[in-house]
Formats: sequence, structure tokens, C-alpha cells
Amino acid sequence: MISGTPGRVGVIGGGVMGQALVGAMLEAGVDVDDLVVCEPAAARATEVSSRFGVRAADSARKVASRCDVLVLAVKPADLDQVLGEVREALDPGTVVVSVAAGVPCAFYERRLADATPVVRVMPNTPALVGQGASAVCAGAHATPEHLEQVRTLLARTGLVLTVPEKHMDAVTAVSGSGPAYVFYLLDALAEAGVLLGLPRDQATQLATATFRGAVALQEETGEHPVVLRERVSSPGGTTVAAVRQLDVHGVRAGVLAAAEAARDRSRELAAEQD
Ligand SMILES: NC(=O)C1=CN([C@@H]2O[C@H](COP(=O)(O)OP(=O)(O)OC[C@H]3O[C@@H](n4cnc5c(N)ncnc54)[C@H](OP(=O)(O)O)[C@@H]3O)[C@@H](O)[C@H]2O)C=CC1
Ligand SMILES: O=C(O)[C@@H]1CCC=N1
Repeated sequence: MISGTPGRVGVIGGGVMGQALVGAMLEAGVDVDDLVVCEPAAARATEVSSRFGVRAADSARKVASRCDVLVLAVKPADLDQVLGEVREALDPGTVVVSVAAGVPCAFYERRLADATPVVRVMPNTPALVGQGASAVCAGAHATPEHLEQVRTLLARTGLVLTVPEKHMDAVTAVSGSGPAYVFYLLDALAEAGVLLGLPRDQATQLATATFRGAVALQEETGEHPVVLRERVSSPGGTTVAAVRQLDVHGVRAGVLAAAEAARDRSRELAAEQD
């Protein structure tokens, strides 16, 4: 790759995460002519081309032979086959980036040529609107420059943290899967409004604005969530009565157990591929 330019990027897999990354990388300055996506499902390939104006290729091998960075955005179970397809075509300097949950850098390194730089990324779907939270970690042959190159490509996805690989399962459980927990709670709060007699559209608007406002307040003040919760809770008032019920129904324990289950599933996904 030419220093200071994002270089040529190939993306294998044009699904939910592949598309989120394509959009963000174009915004980060990758030239539309330097981005190619390989997606076997014809309808999805057409969707990617028309939505982003990028070329769709039918062969992962061809894509791999012409890029500086190869992003693997396929499901963990499809990785072995994809790596088999691209192995011989990859230039030794090409950085291989994977967003697959669970699967460690060593898995790729074992299947690719010696010293192939591998970078793992765990993004999340709010990357689609530039509000994502991602973590990256480097494989055995990825240098700080490779990591920086990938961070530059991800710059428009939102927050990007660098973590040691041992923390990637925890990241997956908190921010990778996290948007689903938030949507679950958002839906529950809107449903509560309907239970109490509000029209559904108003209940949904109020619940959504409450989530957005609460997060904005925490970010702007930098105060601990407990302090902000206490500020809502007037003595003898409605909030303390409500929060007591969240405790009685084990909502906090449920969130912790959910994250543990995601962490465990991430480990299983890695074991299933080996
Ligand atoms: N969705 C999310 O929120 C997140 C996902 N991830 C990770 O991203 C990866 C992709 O997930 P997601 O985008 O949700 O999944 P999707 O199923 O939406 O996308 C994967 C795409 O890859 C395609 N594909 C399968 N095999 C090949 C191949 N040999 N060559 C090219 N493309 C292929 C699939 O086609 P087909 O459907 O025809 O098989 C599908 O269109 C996973 O590894 C996941 O762990 C990480 C963080 C968050
Ligand atoms: O559910 C999954 O396995 C992927 C990884 C994190 C979010 N979605």
C-alpha cells in the first residue's frame, strides 16, 4: 500500500457487516474504484453494487490477488473455505482483516502463508450510522503500522479501541452483541408504554428519545451512571419504586448472564472451526 492512502480493499461477504464496513471505508476515503466486494448471493451482490457503487466480483481468489487489505466478513463456519480459496492468491504484504466472532488470529495464520499480517476486528451494527463501537487486535505478524492502517479504514465507523486478543470475547459480549440487548430493552420500554395505555407510536417515540437522551447526558457530563440514576430518583418517588422492581426481577443479573452466554458462545464458535 502507498503510504498515506487507504490502498485497495477487497471485502469477502456482502452481508450485514460487510455492507456496514464498505459504507464506512468509502467515507474514510477509500476510492470507490479501489473497493471490490465478493458476495455469492446474486441479490446481495446487486444490492451492494447499487447501494455503494462498488464493483462486485464473483471470485474471492481474484479479489484477494488485487488488494492491499482483505476484509473477511463471512460467518465463522465459512472461513475455512474462504481461506482455502484466497491462500495462494494473496500477496505476502496483504493485511488480512477478519470480523468473525470468536475465531482467533492464530486460526488464520495457520491457514495462510508464513508471516501474513492478520488483524481481528469486532465491530457492531451502529457502524452503519457512524456510531459503532469496535475493538481491534493484532496477530503475531501484524505491526503497529498494520494496526494503524486498519484503524484508519475504520475511522468512520465510530469508536475504535485497541485491545489484547484475550479480551476479544468480552468485547464481542459487550459491544459486538450489545446493540441487540439495547434494542431488546428499548422494545420492552415501548411495550410498557402500551401496557399503560399510550398509543404505540408515541410510546416508541418516548422510549427511543429517552434512550438517546440518557446516553447523551452521560456522555456530556461524564458522570457515573449510578449518579445519574440517583438524580432521577426523588425520595419516596416513582423512580425508586420502579428500580426496585428491576432489581426484584433480576434485570442486572440478566444482563450479566447474557454477556457471559455471549462470551461462552464466542469461545465455542472458535472451537467449532478447529
Ligand atoms: N451482524 C453483526 O452485528 C456482527 C457480525 N460480526 C461478524 O461478521 C461476520 C458476518 O456476519 P453478518 O454480516 O452478520 O452475516 P451475513 O450472513 O449477513 O453476511 C455474510 C455474507 O457472507 C456471504 N458468504 C458466505 N460464504 C461466502 C464466500 N465463500 N465468499 C463470499 N461471501 C460469502 C454470505 O452469503 P450466504 O448468505 O449466501 O451464505 C453472506 O451474504 C460474522 O463472522 C460475524 O461473527 C461481527 C460483529 C457484529
Ligand atoms: O451474533 C453474532 O454471532 C455476531 C457477532 C457479534 C454480533 N453478531
